Amino acid sequence: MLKLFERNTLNVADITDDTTAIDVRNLNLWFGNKHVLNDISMRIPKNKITALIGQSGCGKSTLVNCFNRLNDLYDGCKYEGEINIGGRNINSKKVNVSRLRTQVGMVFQRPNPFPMSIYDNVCYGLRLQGIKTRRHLDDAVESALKEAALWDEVKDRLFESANALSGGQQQRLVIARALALKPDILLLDEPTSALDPLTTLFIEELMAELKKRCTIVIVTHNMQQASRVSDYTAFFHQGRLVEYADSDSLFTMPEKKQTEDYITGRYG
Ligand SMILES: Nc1ncnc2c1ncn2[C@@H]1O[C@H](COP(=O)(O)OP(=O)(O)OP(=O)(O)O)[C@@H](O)[C@H]1O
Repeated sequence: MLKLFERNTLNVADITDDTTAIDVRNLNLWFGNKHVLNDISMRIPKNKITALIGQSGCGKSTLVNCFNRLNDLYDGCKYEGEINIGGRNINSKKVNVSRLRTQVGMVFQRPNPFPMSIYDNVCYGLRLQGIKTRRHLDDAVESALKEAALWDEVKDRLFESANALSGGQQQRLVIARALALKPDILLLDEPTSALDPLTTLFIEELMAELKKRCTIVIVTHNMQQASRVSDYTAFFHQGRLVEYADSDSLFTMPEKKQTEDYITGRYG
């Protein structure tokens, strides 16, 4: 059970071990000599939406990229500290990174469907896992597209190119592609910043549904969005976690002046 005791700015949470999806401990990260994440410790709760906010360049994307080891792709990136997911430290050299990336799905700012059919997009990861049975793939495609609230719009044109979909449909397709792998965690890096307001609301409603089955971490510049959709919000400044609290508290009575200045638009 989620137990919130006294508010603690840096670790909301007295979230119990059982309710923690991601446990970040003393995480430091450098790109070359640049110290980008500075001693981050936080617990991200299961089946909730946690928003990461802060000025451009404060390290939000870098932090979510740590949760599925995407930063490994950059030369000169070095990190220390632990990130525990499902009882193991994913920073360990022994971790199977491909498997981690199926468990921790990622959706980026710009929808990035592959240049292939809607159907092939959704089962791309499953085929990589060696699943070939048509029946199994059909079922997985239908169920992922339903979860992403896209099935009704595309069920009659599954074999048409994904590029013909609208931006909002493409973003839901990318979400379906991640969901087909049954991830425990879904990372959304500014998922609606390229979409119109109505489509944005649609995706936000979808997130509220999806948190019933997975943990969601969203990076957003949109304060209204963070307060609308997230259960918890973490505010970062220059690579440091400044304040972390349930979203109602953080947006209505922030404890730190820096947080207040940011959420009221005094800077950033
Ligand atoms: N691959 C990289 N190589 C070198 N520096 C990087 C790399 N990726 C990010 N950085 C630097 O790390 C810092 C944090 O960047 P990051 O993208 O995490 O910030 P952010 O808070 O997500 O910003 P934004 O809101 O603009 O997306 C920035 O100074 C950025 O220039």
